Amino acid sequence: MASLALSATVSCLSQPLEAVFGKVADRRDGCCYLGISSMFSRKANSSTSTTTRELTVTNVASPQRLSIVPLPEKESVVDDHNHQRNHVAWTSVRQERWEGELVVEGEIPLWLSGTYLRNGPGLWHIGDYNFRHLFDGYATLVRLRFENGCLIAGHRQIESEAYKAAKKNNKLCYREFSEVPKFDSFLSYVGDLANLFSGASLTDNANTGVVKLGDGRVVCLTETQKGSIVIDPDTLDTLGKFEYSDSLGGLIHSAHPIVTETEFLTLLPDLIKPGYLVAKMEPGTNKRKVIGRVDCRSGPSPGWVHSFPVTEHYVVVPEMPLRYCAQNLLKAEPTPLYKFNWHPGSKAFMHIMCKASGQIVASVEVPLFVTFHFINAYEEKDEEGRVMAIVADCCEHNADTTILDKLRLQNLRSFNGQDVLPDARVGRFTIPLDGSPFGELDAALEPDEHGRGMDMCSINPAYLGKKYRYAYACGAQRPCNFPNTLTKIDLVEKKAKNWYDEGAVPSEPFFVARPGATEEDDGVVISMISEKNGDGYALLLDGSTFEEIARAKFPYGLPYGLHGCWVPKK
Ligand SMILES: CC(=O)/C=C/C=C(C)/C=C/C1=C(C)CCCC1(C)C
Ligand SMILES: CC(/C=C/C=O)=C\C=C\C=O
Ligand SMILES: [Fe+2]
Repeated sequence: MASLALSATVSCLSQPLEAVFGKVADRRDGCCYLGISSMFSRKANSSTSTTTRELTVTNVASPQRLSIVPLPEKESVVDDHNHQRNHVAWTSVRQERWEGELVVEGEIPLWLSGTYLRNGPGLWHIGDYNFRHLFDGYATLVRLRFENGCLIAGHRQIESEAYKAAKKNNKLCYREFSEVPKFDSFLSYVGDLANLFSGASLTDNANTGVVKLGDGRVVCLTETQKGSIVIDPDTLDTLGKFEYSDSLGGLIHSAHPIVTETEFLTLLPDLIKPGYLVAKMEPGTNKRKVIGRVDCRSGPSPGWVHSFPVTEHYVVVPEMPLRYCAQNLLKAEPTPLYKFNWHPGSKAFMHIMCKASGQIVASVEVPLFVTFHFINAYEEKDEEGRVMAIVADCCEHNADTTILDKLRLQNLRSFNGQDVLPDARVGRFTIPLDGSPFGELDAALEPDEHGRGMDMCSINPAYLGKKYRYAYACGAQRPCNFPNTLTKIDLVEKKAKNWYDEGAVPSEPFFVARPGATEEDDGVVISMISEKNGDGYALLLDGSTFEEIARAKFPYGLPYGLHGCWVPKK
């Protein structure tokens, strides 16, 4: 395991103290006080050349331009049974927004200039009502702005209709991942079903990811199309809905489109005539155009497509036997697999569509699989440069759907030292393009290399769709109930380097390449850590050595978050 060596305490705080550290205190008068004096006590290491300024300010008043809005207090941060605090990763954020400069320990490379945004479900209750599932929480956007070796951080709740309505009415008003609003009467239930078909009752809680489009707009996303929300990456303001101006219809889409400077590709599952539309959208437009369609090979409905991979010339459309389930969509109470169902008899397939023509060039049966996240894919060529196969890698849960249940908040909050995280691996699909009917699925490396935990991945974006060597993800140091390491996977050497901080929950390691880099792993990896003592910090690892290069403590504990993006400084 990599060491946690700390080298320096660096602060670039400008005067006056416009950026303010907000310590959320246990006050019930609707205010939070700000106190920083005792929070950053580690001293600079004199062997480093960075400048250090101690913070001396206490009880700083909230600056005018920030309204710090406390969220409803929740007694349930204390566990009913053993009166221990829940891990901060699974505890609702305590205030609507915050912004301030963080003291940096170590050194942020000067080339790292821009904003890292991370989205995720950070508020899991409304009034006295606790949500069930990790994916139900209202979206909390966290921001790390890096400039000249300094770090300004902040977070803000996304002002979705679902979030605003819940706050106003003090109750759940839209259907979330597992939560359904309570109905006062049978009539209102029937009304809600009608709204389900029109999409009106579905959530727009954009809590899954955040992407920067080629035209610069920054959009937060979830699995419902209406949950595409444009935000300002500097202020974290919610600017409004991202309205798709086409007539493709449908209510849901893949939560992870493929987004580059020039490309936006998405998958729209068709629940009526089971299949998927593959669509693209040009930068500067809101109009998706269909590239092609894949009909499902089997099953009553399409498989869940949380994400999908692409190569340089092809879109890979996975058909997972964990399929959307119309009956479960209609139910008011959650089922074991929520809106999905496991259909092993329907088999699993991978389809390859040509980006340029929309033609399906391969459609093969593969071993059963369960994945949320594809890592990358590429074209395997022979000596003459002919594409022989498509290789597609994913975080694969050994064809076991129990991971969905393990992500229930009750399970996440009740860790008692037992090793309950189901095994996962880097699943590597090999999909032949020679007309063979079957593809292969194997572990790309021995899963013990990363503790048999595997999810929340990123790569160097310059290698998207290309042959690549390194993936960054969360693995496991067992016993655990959730992926608790950051791991760098070397797919050539079939080795992993792991970072671990006892009791901490790290979020997706996000790779940012050094401008001008020629090596694939020349860059930094950003993650945000929720600590077992209730604190939280931003962490920077060297992309190559995977050693810590800097960390910066937040003045409050961080709730877990899902996916991020990088917005370079203009
Ligand atoms: C946070 C995350 O990774 C996934 C969130 C998924 C959501 C919010 C799914 C919502 C859905 C509905 C509210 C009804 C229709 C089906 C489905 C897309 C699963
Ligand atoms: C956090 C997660 C899976 C962890 C499994 O080990 C999945 C998140 C999915 C949505 O983005
Ligand atoms: Fe995801």
